[in-house]
Amino acid sequence: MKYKRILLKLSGESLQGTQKYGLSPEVLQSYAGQIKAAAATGVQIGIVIGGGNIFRGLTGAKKGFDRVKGDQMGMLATIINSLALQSALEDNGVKCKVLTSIRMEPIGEYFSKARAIEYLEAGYVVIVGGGTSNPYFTTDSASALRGIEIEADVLLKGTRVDGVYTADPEKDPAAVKFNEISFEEVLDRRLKVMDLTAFTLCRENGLQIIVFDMDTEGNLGKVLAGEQIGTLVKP
Ligand SMILES: Nc1ncnc2c1ncn2[C@@H]1O[C@H](COP(=O)(O)OP(=O)(O)OP(=O)(O)O)[C@@H](O)[C@H]1O
Ligand SMILES: O=c1ccn([C@@H]2O[C@H](COP(=O)(O)O)[C@@H](O)[C@H]2O)c(=O)[nH]1
Repeated sequence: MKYKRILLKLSGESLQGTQKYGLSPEVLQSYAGQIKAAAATGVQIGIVIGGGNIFRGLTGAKKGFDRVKGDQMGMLATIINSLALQSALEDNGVKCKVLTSIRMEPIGEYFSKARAIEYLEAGYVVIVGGGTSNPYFTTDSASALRGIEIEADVLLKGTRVDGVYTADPEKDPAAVKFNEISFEEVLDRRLKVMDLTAFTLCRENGLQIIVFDMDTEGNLGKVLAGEQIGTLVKP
């Protein structure tokens, strides 16, 4: 097994599938199936999910919402997504716990490093909802933070694109994909792999990142098996 423990970051926006908003049952089932297969190999899986399919603080602020309240709404959206994925996982027979960064028992137990590791070692998939619990951050930062805290071997960023490109591939058809890239080169080229806070946390704590397309069934298994399908960002 290549990794003992991973932190998987899932895009909230991907959870809406072909819809304009909300949760796609098909995407949830696809993710649950891939995570079930990964868990069956014995790898310990921590997950952080975005909230872009429901609410983003910055977008809210542009529409007149107070930024801090908007960010809190965004963090609550990540908890909705966490519960949806937990439900899909349990439906597939996978043991799963949702821990929350903001106290809200009985929806989820309050996150602590010790509690997360205890559940991971007991064979549960652990989803950490609620971002960092602070406004002005993102779930990319939460995934970097939780990945470092739980001592994950790698941060797997499962997203809509199949890796890091010389430019945003959704905007520039001439963009070229990297198989591997260093933290320094990402910074020099100003590539938007993750937001800068998240990226800096990973870089300073030596947490490697693999960016890959989670929307193609089987890709999570391929990444865990060491197949070169996304982009590895390393020191
Ligand atoms: N150089 C680049 N290489 C790859 N993707 C890039 C690059 N620059 C910008 N992107 C964009 O980053 C997006 C992926 O970011 P991310 O997974 O954080 O999406 P998100 O929808 O913001 O997630 P969430 O809903 O969780 O906030 C891709 O859709 C891609 O268009
Ligand atoms: O630590 C955090 C994490 C998230 N937020 C807010 O939630 C939304 C949704 O998260 P995404 O990472 O964009 O999917 C985000 O836009 C923030 O408004 C936060 O405030 N703090």
